[in-house]
Amino acid sequence: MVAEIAIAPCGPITGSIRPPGSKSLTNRALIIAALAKGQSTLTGALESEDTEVMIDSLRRIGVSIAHDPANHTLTVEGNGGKFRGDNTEMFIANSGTSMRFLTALATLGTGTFRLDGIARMRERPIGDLIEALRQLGANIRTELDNACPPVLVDAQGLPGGKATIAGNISSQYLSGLLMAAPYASSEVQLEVDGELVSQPYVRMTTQIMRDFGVTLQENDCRRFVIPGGQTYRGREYAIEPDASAASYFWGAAAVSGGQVTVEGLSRDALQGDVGFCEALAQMGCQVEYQADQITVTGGTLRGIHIDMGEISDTVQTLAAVALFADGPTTITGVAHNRHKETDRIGDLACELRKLGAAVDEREDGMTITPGKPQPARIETYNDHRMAMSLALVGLRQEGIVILNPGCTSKTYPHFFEDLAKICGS
Ligand SMILES: O=C(O)C1=C[C@@H](OP(=O)(O)O)[C@@H](O)[C@H](O)C1
Ligand SMILES: C=C(OP(=O)(O)O)C(=O)O
Repeated sequence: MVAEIAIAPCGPITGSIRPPGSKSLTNRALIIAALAKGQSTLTGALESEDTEVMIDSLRRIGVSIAHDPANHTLTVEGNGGKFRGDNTEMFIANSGTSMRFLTALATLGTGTFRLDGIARMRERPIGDLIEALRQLGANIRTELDNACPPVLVDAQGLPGGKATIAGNISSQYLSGLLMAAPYASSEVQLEVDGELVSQPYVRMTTQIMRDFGVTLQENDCRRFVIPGGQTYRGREYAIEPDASAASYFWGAAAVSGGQVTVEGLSRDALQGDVGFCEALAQMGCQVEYQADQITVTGGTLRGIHIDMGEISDTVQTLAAVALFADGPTTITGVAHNRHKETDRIGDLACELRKLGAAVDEREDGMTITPGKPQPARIETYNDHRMAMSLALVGLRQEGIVILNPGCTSKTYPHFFEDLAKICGS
């Protein structure tokens, strides 16, 4: 990949696109299909670094996965939870979903497993998940005793029982526990302690678990009871296009004053990030929901006040749009964004200032007061979303250069090609 990419301003963008498959659904479906009895065929799957590390790790613990890239299809032979480890290494790069879901899965097997990633992954917390798995009887610890990866698991199946889990740093801990729980020897009761961020991802988890044939009780995303000794059943499963990736194209309509249709998503999508369209509607865009597509039409943009705790992966997209609004935008409820691929509050504020905005940074968000947009060389901090979101500014402002654009390979390797196509260049 090139070291940098200059974005060419264009007029109002009109077009339609089907983004690649959802990262969150692909990685959940892979975990569940690996545990299942029988074969699963996952269609519309994402092919990117985050799914490659998941596939590679599952293969290392004995799961057979065939990949047909031309048809975006993965065929998984479930092994019923019979994983064996012998100091088995899983290298997870910087995929939060893979790290948290595979940590929980590894406790179901027998033998020893070690999960590690790149330097940033070694700074991303996992202590609350380790603590909850210990409450369920797992023998698990972090190698450096710092509540961050590498993670060491010495597994002999997961006994089960009661656990409380903190939900203020990441919902991925709870999702990982939930997906593993049906394979515990006895019933698992989970209770969320305090605030739960990113709730729509937990609802996605319980839905896909049911879709693969297990039962569980849930009470308002706070308490869960999952009978032990259950089995997922292999099946065909169609994965929705990625709604967080879609936000860049809806955002492009807003920034350029054009009209963009994203195919394969609807208001009822499993992914909460379709809620980004409502944020754009508040800012003055028109949104049309149909059975299998959502169209955003740009309009005069106004600043808004919004809690983005449920749609935190779209904060950077909204920030790019906010630069073209007629007043300040305040984003709250996303303190957990400081623990993602980079500090998505502090580092985002820094790049927005380069683009001419005044930014008042707070612990859980920021107020963005747009100024006169400026040409800028944008640092991406190895964060795919920094690259994809701030590229939108270049559709309207001359002289925007995105550094290290290859970082989009985490979830969207062909992002810049797709953006160029929809811009008609
Ligand atoms: O469960 C998931 O698939 C995800 C949950 C969210 O993380 P947090 O729960 O850490 O906010 C989100 O940011 C991430 O991209 C995917
Ligand atoms: C936060 C993200 O990913 P993850 O936590 O899965 O690494 C993301 O894709 O924006």
